[in-house]
Amino acid sequence: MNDEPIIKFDKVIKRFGDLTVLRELDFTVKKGEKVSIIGPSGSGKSTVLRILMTLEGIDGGIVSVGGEPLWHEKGADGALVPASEAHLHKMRAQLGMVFQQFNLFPHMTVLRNITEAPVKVLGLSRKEARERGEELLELVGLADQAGKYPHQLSGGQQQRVGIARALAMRPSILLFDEPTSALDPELVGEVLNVIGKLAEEHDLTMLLVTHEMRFAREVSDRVCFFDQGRIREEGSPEELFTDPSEERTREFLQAILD
Ligand SMILES: Nc1ncnc2c1ncn2[C@@H]1O[C@H](COP(=O)(O)OP(=O)(O)OP(=O)(O)O)[C@@H](O)[C@H]1O
Repeated sequence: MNDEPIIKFDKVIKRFGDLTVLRELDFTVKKGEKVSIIGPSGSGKSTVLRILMTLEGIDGGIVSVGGEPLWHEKGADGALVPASEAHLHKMRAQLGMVFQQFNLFPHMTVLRNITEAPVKVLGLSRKEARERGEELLELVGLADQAGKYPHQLSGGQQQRVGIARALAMRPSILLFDEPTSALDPELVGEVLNVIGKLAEEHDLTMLLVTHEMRFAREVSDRVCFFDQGRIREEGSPEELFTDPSEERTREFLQAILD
């Protein structure tokens, strides 16, 4: 891991109508870092991920990925101008996202769900995409399920396909939006194991919104506690979970861990 921030939110404001969801948020993630975002419902956690995926715009501040502003690009005179579609496309290509609802294509096999985007978007040959898909299925422990259809898999298996699908686009940053919250409790472990295994891969930057405190503690280099659209407190899992300095963090952890 080096010190270069790969993700940077600089005084970012996000509103939905009258509701201000991000209030001059300052937030950075270094290359290769594994960061968990925790916090109460409505504090803006998922919005951060959705902005990075350019699924939402912003109302103020600057978001940069890999040192380049996401919503703006540098014009001929070096000043920031609104981003072109081509710029947004280039920026989006660095990011993969694993959603709460896995949303696999029901009419495609597991393997096809993983290979479709690399063929269509990256222009890989079917053969290359299949080889990559098979490697990824191996990684998520589903090598023997390639020919099945999503409805033939458990929710945990479907989410593991969702992870393989995100990785198939070779992102340098992987975002997880509560990846286990749609799962029955007995299926959570297998998905967390796969994410834990990915976290051991040092090049991949991971940003994880989660309600699984034990998991945040085990896989993260850093945990950020969001409250009302800002980071109220951040630190190593050790610091944050065993000795939070803010009363709000303490209350939140107490309520959730009880
Ligand atoms: N598209 C939208 N239109 C209007 N309001 C929205 C929209 N998306 C999110 N919000 C509101 O913004 C606030 C922050 O939402 P966000 O999903 O980021 O919270 P969160 O911290 O991830 O919460 P949770 O833990 O419940 O998922 C919430 O009050 C939500 O209702």
